[in-house]
Amino acid sequence: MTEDGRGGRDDEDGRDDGGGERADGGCRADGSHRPDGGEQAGKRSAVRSLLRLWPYVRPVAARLFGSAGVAVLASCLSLLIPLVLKWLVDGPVARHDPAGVWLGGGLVLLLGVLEAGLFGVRRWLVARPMAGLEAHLRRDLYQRLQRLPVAFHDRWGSGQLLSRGTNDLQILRMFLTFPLVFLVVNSTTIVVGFAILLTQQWTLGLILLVPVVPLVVLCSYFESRYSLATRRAQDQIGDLTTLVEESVLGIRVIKAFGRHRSQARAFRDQSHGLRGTELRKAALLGDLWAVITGLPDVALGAALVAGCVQVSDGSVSAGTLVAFLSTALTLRWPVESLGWLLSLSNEAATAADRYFEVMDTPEPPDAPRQDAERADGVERRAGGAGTADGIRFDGVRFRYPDAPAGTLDLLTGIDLHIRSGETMALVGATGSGKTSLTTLIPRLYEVSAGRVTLDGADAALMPRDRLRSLVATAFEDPTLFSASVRENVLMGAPGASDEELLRALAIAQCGFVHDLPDGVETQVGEQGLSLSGGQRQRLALARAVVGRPRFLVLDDPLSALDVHTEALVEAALRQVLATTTALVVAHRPSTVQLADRVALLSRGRIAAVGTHRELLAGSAEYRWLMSGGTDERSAA
Ligand SMILES: Nc1ncnc2c1ncn2[C@@H]1O[C@H](COP(=O)(O)OP(=O)(O)OP(=O)(O)O)[C@@H](O)[C@H]1O
Repeated sequence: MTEDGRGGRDDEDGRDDGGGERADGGCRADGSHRPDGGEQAGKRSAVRSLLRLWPYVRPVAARLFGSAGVAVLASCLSLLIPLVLKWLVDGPVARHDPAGVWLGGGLVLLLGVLEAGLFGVRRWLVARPMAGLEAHLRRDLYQRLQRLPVAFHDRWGSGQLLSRGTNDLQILRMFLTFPLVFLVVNSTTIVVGFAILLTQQWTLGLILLVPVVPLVVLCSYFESRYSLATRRAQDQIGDLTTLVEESVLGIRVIKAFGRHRSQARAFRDQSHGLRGTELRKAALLGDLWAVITGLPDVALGAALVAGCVQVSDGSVSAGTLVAFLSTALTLRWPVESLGWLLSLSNEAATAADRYFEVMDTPEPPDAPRQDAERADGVERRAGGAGTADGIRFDGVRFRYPDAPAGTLDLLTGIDLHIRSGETMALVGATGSGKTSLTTLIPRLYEVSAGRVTLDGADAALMPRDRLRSLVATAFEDPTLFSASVRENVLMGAPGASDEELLRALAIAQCGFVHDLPDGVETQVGEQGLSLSGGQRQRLALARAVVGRPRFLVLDDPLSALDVHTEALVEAALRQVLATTTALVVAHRPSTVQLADRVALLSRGRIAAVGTHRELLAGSAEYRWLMSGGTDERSAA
């Protein structure tokens, strides 16, 4: 049974019914949707990875170093306590002097309070700057993601990007706040502590130093294995995030097809994998911890025995042995914590690697603004270019950057002229490349060869923001954002007046907006899912036309509308299309009727251009498409 009580396509014992679809729950479990950093993790230097954070750390370095200084001071104060104990045992206690014992006790208490106070100051010094640093890293990552091309987002799983912007950045902030400082503090404490031990009783001090060499060797062995496991775990978190995100966004499909069990199973498998990696990390950490605590404890036992022998033969005072052992015990935590701090540093180095993998992805070059302003001379607004040339495709070839090697170009030589003020319909079989062709106009993808010109200006030489202020697009999939209707529509023309907004809503037949609880201020919810498909499509259309763009690209803009609304939208759209140059992807004769001429896309080329009537008369493929054919093989 499904959770809503009906029999579903996932059977009772949770086995997949076969369906043959994505048993991995929609996430490519092989990790092909993100660069595999596992190999590099073994080779890279953790220190070098972490040093790359310096530009972000520099502005808060004074506070960071200050907090480390305060923590070193606090830690050194704790090392004074054994010296007070030595004085207490050899002096007031030996002399049976109660006033001296009270004084010694008071001193120890004072040192303890000072130490706690200094650690409080350390935290105060770093808390705020580190939160700012994390925000800075996150802002830069977000800006980079916005600037990277669509092809980059095609390659990367959204969960991978999400986990880098959340989990990894948290790890980095925590590392800079705590482990980094305590690596410095504890190392300093260990050095100072050993100096005190050696001056107190050098023979016993040397016994404690014996495990240092095996510890260093074991730590470096551990470091390389742990970094591999860490990288794997952080990548698995990214995959898991992708799966959760897809499940939430696709919840309607999952429920409608009763796929919740297989989805839950995919989630369980992936979280099981992550659990395995975390257990592997814990086992490695456990081994290291056993060595890091065991070897010094054996050395401490040996020093204790040797110390007792020295006290019994009178070569060392009881107070010196007490002070020596207290100092050695004070050093226990700094030594033991090293394993844990090293593991956190390793996780931070991996997080830094993952962060910079995105930040290092080169942005496509953009044309210098001043050249473009001079060169293109294109009017921004509709109806503004009297002698303009419209849109031209000259010998345009295109293949997706992530297309498998050896596949043929999708577009193999497009020559098409959409005259200024003209509306051209683009017709072709499913998968023939219509949407791909339209994305080349606002340069969501770059042409592989040839060029696209807008009123004679090469689109490739225009800065993207200028180009995109000239070209407005309504996509086949009308994406809306978690914002008000007004904000969603005005994305197409920030700063447009209320009049313009209402005009665009009227053209797109968005009268329903006025019946929403807060009118144009109504929040449309995540992805606009609170609206119907047709309503979303109309809002996307309003967004495209609100800025009266010079060039308009509409990808099957009326597909989700009922015939009556379609007729109303068409009538209003005609007014807009009359004042702009437009390319409209069309699947139905009713949409084709909006256009002055029609271009037929077939086998990567424009096979025919003419009026609807001319193509009906002259092209068998066009006739077949307009009669409702959808099979791409037959069309090709
Ligand atoms: N991001 C991408 N990476 C690689 N290949 C892609 C990508 N997007 C689309 N394709 C492929 O390009 C081909 C053309 O897709 P496109 O969406 O342009 O066709 P279309 O003519 O608009 O189809 P439809 O009429 O169904 O909307 C398809 O084979 C598709 O699999």
